[in-house]
Amino acid sequence: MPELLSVSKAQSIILDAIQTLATELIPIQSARSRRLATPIITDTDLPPFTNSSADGFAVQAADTLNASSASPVVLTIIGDIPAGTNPAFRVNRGQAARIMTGAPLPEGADAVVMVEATDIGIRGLAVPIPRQVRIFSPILPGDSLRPRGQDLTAGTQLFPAGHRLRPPDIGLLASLGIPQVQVYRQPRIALLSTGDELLDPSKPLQPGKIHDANSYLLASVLQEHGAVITHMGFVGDDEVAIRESLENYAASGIDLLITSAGVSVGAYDYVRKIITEQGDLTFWRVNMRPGKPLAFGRFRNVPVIGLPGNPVSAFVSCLIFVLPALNKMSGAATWFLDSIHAKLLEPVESDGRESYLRAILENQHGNWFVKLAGQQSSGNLFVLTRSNALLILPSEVKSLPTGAEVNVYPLFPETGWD
Ligand SMILES: Nc1nc2c(c(=O)[nH]1)N[C@H]1C(S)=C(S)[C@@H](COP(=O)(O)OP(=O)(O)OC[C@H]3O[C@@H](n4cnc5c(N)ncnc54)[C@H](O)[C@@H]3O)O[C@H]1N2
Ligand code: MOO
Repeated sequence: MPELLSVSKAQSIILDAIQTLATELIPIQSARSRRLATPIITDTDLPPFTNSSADGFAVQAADTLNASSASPVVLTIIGDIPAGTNPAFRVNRGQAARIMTGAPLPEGADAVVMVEATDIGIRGLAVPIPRQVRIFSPILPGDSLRPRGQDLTAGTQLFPAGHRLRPPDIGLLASLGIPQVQVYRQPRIALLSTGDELLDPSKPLQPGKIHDANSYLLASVLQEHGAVITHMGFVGDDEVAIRESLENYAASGIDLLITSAGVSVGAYDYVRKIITEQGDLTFWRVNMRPGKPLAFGRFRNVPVIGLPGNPVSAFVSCLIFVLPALNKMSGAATWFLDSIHAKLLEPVESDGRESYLRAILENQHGNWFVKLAGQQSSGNLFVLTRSNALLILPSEVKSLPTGAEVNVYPLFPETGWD
């Protein structure tokens, strides 16, 4: 058998053939999970002006120094500052202005007394403002204030180019008065599963048939990483039907074609033949397990990645080859999955191909440990759902003992947004 391509070589061939997509200007309400095309640097402070963090009275703190319940300080109320107004007066010694949460601090004042520490609170805020307020406890300069620039100062870089926008980011952009952002276009990907044995999940099982899992598995991975799935479905092992579907997809303005199954050496594996006839088959087969029968090339000028049919192989190959391509197309700064080091809790074996074993990663007292999640057959989707990591055995390594250090790709991080 000819020497198989290494995983890293196959990744670099694919990435060299993939272009980063164009950018577009979109409203921030549609920008969740989109990647910024340019860094964002604020020209505004946040908060933009010093404001009150409480409903109460803006005062000079020095006036309240000797305030107590037994001997309240009495100040003259000179005005009212609802949120959204801009006070034109100054608060001098002996004076106070009623102020609402979020309203700008008037000139002269250096703190806010919460309404609960005054006699006005007892009567409520809705009543007409009296001429005087009694203050029952002392406060310090800066109390109940949110100073201008406390959160963010002008000139700060908020996000680098390539950053994937999360809900708080979108809130921040809105608060800075940035209604639109320049982002990379979303990759448009068509998915075609092949196989005479496939049935739609809505149909009852029949002898010899199985439900199409790969279309759904792959579509959800790709959508989660920012792709638009323009087509998804399956056809039988029928050369004409596969060719027709690929032609239709390729003509519809997509950025990437993904096929599942039909790339091995079976008598009905037509995908490679069709790619070769109507484009280029750049490579076929990679030195990995699962996922050896991977194909890459161009079909009518659209890059095509042919994934193996076994569901776990399709999933692993999607993470190892399709995601980096998707990340490059979408303008991400980094393209590969992040790996961490962990120690083996049990011995593991492989056949010498670079192996991606379904595994369980655990943290014990700050150190990572990993063990197999179960039976490693590449058709076993249930075991994949019980895993939270892929344990990587490099090529040529056929076994490792308990305690050996390995690289691991954590899967499905449950915490944090990206
Ligand atoms: N003689 C050889 N046979 C096989 C080899 C080999 O090197 N020599 N490689 C094996 C490996 S490894 C894999 S992986 C598979 C990949 O083959 P294909 O990509 O051509 O896929 P199929 O043979 O059509 O299907 C494999 C397996 O996956 C099931 N399948 C297919 N599509 C779906 C789907 N959409 N949803 C769920 N399951 C699917 C299919 O029923 C088969 O069980 O080839 C080995 N054979
Ligand atoms: O390479 Mo296959 O992908 O082991 O199941």
